Amino acid sequence: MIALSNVSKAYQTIQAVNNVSLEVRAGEIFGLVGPDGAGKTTMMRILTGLLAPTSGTVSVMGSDKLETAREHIGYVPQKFSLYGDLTVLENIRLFGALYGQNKEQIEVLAEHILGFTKILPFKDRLADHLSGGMKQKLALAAGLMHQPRLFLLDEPTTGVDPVSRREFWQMLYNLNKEGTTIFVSTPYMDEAEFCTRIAFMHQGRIVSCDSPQGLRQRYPYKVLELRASDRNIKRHLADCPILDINSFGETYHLAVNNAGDAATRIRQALAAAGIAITGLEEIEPTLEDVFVVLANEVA
Ligand SMILES: Nc1ncnc2c1ncn2[C@@H]1O[C@H](COP(=O)(O)OP(=O)(O)OP(=O)(O)O)[C@@H](O)[C@H]1O
Repeated sequence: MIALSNVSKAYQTIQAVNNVSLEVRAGEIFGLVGPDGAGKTTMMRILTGLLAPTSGTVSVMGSDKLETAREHIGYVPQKFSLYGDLTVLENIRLFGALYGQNKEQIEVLAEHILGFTKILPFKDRLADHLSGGMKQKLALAAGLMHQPRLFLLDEPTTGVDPVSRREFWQMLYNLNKEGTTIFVSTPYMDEAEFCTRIAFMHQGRIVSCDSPQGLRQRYPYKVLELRASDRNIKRHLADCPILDINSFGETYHLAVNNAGDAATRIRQALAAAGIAITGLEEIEPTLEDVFVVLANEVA
């Protein structure tokens, strides 16, 4: 469906995409996952043919002529331009017309897609008056008016509340079940779990590409999840056999070689500092744990 070979893109001195090769197969939900500035948007623009790579080859749907493939590609850019002074339905009709659908097709598709994206009850609301989550659903709906076989979405859930994010992903699943291949970028590691395969992107490079389970198996350490009564625990753990400490909200994830030994030492160190432990257990590494290790390896 997508094949990139040694693709690079530089903006003056910034190497936004650095020698990327990857393949996406038909039927996948493929996630391009990485922090802000990793190069995700640049990759998306290259895939749509909006941006030419500095070097390397790009083939989409079996063609290196992206103008031809574009007929079958839906694209929802990061900053999707909806017309705020048009209603939901008017926006949808407009995109249908832009994609060359006739009037009857537009009405049938609009009804189906607005139903599918659960925004039919809001069809007469001005786009400007929608919540952030609903705006993203409308962007998705607009992209679907193209009836794409390949759907590219650039950070579609950034800034959207957790419930809307879940609903949005459910829609991507349903769409995928109906046969659409999905290529989606996201900075949220938890969303990477929903993909069939993931490419981790860091500073323009793909640091690893595999299924979520496959990536987890590459994690070379054990992870202890720690909750404590004090937020400033790092300095008390300086003498413990810990390779790395990362905070995740209220908890810490500690990379260790030997979970049992490390846990004993951590309990002793925090007890000596008068800090109560409210939770300490070994957990499966999250994809964020994996990303941190892989990104450090290439840094
Ligand atoms: N038009 C441009 N001119 C110069 N530098 C750019 C341009 N577009 C992007 N960059 C730089 O290229 C790098 C990759 O940016 P890109 O937008 O592709 O990343 P991203 O992963 O999508 O991040 P974000 O979510 O913040 O957009 C960044 O360092 C960015 O500052």
